[in-house]
Amino acid sequence: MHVVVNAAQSVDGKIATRRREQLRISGPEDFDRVDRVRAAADAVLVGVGTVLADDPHLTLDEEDRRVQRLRTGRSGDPARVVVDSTGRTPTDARILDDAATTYLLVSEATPADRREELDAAGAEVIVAGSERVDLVAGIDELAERGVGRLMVEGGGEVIYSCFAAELVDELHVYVGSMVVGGRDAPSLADGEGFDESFPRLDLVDVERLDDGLVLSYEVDAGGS
Ligand SMILES: NC(=O)C1=CN([C@@H]2O[C@H](COP(=O)(O)OP(=O)(O)OC[C@H]3O[C@@H](n4cnc5c(N)ncnc54)[C@H](OP(=O)(O)O)[C@@H]3O)[C@@H](O)[C@H]2O)C=CC1
Ligand SMILES: Nc1nc(O)c(N)c(N[C@@H]2O[C@H](COP(=O)(O)O)[C@@H](O)[C@H]2O)n1
Repeated sequence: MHVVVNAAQSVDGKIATRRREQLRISGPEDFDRVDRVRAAADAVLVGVGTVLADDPHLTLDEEDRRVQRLRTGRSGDPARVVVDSTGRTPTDARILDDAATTYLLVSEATPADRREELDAAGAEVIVAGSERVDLVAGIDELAERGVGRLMVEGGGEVIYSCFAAELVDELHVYVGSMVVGGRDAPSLADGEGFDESFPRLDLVDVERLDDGLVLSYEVDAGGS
């Protein structure tokens, strides 16, 4: 599985406000780049924190890209994936509409009746992990369903867990020219934080878009 993480952050590393409200950090040029990255992916993954905060749709904006995917025998939109241990995704979330397949990675902590409700609401529910979603096991399940390239769009908890599990191959960060502040505002990588074996990155590209920069990295195996 090839895993590409993409996010937009302020210069002080925040991806949303201290109230965990969605923030427009990038602009139209970057949203077009994000649409291109989505179009190249088999699936786009977010955590349930992002679903609850943003109610994202995670489909393609550009019809041409959808047509191009269909021409090459793929689904029009990439599949959508939510990492959600206890099935907190609302049954009326936009991500559960019929615009694309949606996989819900849950753990055994999600009661059977809740799994049935989510299934009835349009999700394909996959159990991976006992208390919390086991990302490695979940990604193996996605691979079995034909996902070879996965885009991770956030938020900070899920991005951290992807790095901690050494799943990330590429990181693309849009750095918007703004300061958000707030010790509780989500950042690009939250979670517990690393004490050692910090993931090390190779900077492979820098691009100026809108009034910010896109930094593109490949992830070094090993860390230090
Ligand atoms: N600027 C940007 O590019 C983006 C910004 N955002 C912002 O990020 C914020 C949401 O981020 P955040 O609160 O960190 O939430 P996340 O979207 O990262 O979701 C985190 C939740 O996922 C569930 N989860 C299940 N298994 C795991 C696992 N193995 N590792 C990590 N999480 C797991 C947990 O809930 P449970 O225990 O219930 O399973 C956890 O609380 C919002 O404010 C949103 O606006 C989001 C995306 C992009
Ligand atoms: N790339 C980017 N730039 C920003 O400025 C952002 N606020 C975000 N946020 C994430 O994009 C997702 C929205 O998806 P839909 O448009 O609903 O498909 C959502 O997850 C935001 O958190 N990204």
